[in-house]
Amino acid sequence: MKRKFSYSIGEMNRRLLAIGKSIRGYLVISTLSSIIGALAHMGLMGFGALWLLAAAGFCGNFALYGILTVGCAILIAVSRYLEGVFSHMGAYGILAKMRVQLFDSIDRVAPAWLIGRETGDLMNIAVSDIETLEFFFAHTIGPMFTVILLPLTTVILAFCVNPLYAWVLIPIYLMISVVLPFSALKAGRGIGMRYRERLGILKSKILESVYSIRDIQIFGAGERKAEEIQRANDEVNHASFWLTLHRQTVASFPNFFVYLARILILVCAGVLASRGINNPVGTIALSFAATASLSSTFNLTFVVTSLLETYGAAERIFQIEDTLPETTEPESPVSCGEIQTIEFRDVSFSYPGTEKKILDHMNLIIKKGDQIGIEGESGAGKSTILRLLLRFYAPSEGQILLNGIPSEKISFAELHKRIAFLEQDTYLFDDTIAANIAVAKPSATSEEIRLAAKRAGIDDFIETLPDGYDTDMGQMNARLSGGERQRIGIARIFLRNPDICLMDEPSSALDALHEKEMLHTLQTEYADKTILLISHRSSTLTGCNRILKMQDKTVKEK
Ligand SMILES: Nc1ncnc2c1ncn2[C@@H]1O[C@H](COP(=O)(O)OP(=O)(O)OP(=O)(O)O)[C@@H](O)[C@H]1O
Repeated sequence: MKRKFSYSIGEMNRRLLAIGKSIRGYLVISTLSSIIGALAHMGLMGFGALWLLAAAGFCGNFALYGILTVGCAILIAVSRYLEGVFSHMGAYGILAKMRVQLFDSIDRVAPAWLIGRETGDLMNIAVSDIETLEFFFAHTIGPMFTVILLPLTTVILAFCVNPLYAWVLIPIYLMISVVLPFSALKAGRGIGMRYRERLGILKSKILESVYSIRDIQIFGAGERKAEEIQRANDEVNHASFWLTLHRQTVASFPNFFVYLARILILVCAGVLASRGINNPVGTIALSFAATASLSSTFNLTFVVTSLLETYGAAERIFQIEDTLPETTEPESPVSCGEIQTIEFRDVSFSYPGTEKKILDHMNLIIKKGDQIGIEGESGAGKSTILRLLLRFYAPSEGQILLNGIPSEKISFAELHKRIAFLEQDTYLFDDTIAANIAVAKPSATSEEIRLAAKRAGIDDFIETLPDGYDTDMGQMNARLSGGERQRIGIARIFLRNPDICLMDEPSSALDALHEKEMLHTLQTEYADKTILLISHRSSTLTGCNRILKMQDKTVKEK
């Protein structure tokens, strides 16, 4: 199957190397160590052979070759140690940086981009794909240099012994260090990418099953879910089978050329001897050195096959980094001040990549203090109005004006300061209750947090918890009721004190009594603020002074 890739290998290498610039020092030391280690390996074999020959009386300098052989052995040990330490220190440093960068990229394109995306796959990219890049930074750059240096050294040595050896070795090196690795990479890219994608799907299914375990049990869907996971597992196994097959095939090929090189050196020695040119010492030393250099060089093919997964992972990360956000920060933002009016002027909208119009020439004016309820059939476009107001998306036609200023001219920071959004469920972080409320205002004092909790009607409940405001939500999260979680969300809003509060089905998780309480809290504590409230329940909207109905892709006053 032919696959299309978003980036060429060259492009990906350039980007990865650009990312690696910040750990240049580590990479230089680890690469130098790798080169010295590989050269020392060649030296060990070559000088070792000469040492043996000197011991047998074929050549002189027994002591010198002995010292050189032992020196090379020490150098191998030291350089391998340094290579391992510095390459990993650098690689782990860069991975930490990439995690932050990926979060920034997601932050830039979210929330529009996140709508409809698999959380598990995203987590796989953020955790596992990034870890896979460790291989590039820790195990690739050294071998790339070795693959040029070792053949070059051996070919020069071969020329010194006899040019015939060099002409025989050059095609073998070209085969092992150029033709085989590049063919392996070309043939295996799709396999690597497929493996990473399928792994993402599998992790996503597992995560989804964990999240929805309650519904799975209630509806007896365990068997079906297990089958789904098994199917995703089979797909991963299938992809990993091809990856293993590819890896084994390309790892075996270079072996053949290493043996061929040894045979050809012997053939050359025979041909030269038949012409009366005898250099047994040079031939044996070259044969050993060439074997050492070839075994280091053929490592490259193995490195390349391991890179298949790395490139698959890098492609998925770069795709996120290169995703353009639906809406961007204005170049010269204009401050709108406290929001007095909001106007939807002739707004039409279709979701990106779709034809279907959700809003069609919608007009609406909202004034400060309006408490507006929006109702309408499911899928009519109620939430879309809020998403446009929050600038998750931009209208396809028309404009949204805040105090007469087009919303695209207002910075996201100001927009988010002035407009708060409360959804069906409030996400609680693994931190204390106080910190969870203070998410809305990190500089808030404990008095401010307490006051916000009191206004939201959750203070009494918090005081009953073992550590009060310091109670850790990590352990308590599942024990809080929908209403308690929602009240923490409301406390956040009070703390932030926005001009407008948008609510999308805020009470759908609450029973009638708690819903009434929550709405009463909002409508009394927030009487002077603008509220836009979406709900299917007419009881939820009773306190609103304006009720709008979504109909025919627009809103109509009821
Ligand atoms: N990201 C998206 N891409 C494409 N279509 C979308 C997207 N999000 C929503 N839609 C579609 O847009 C339409 C309006 O969705 P919206 O969520 O605004 O409806 P709603 O009135 O709030 O529905 P509900 O009451 O069920 O929450 C629906 O048909 C929905 O399937």
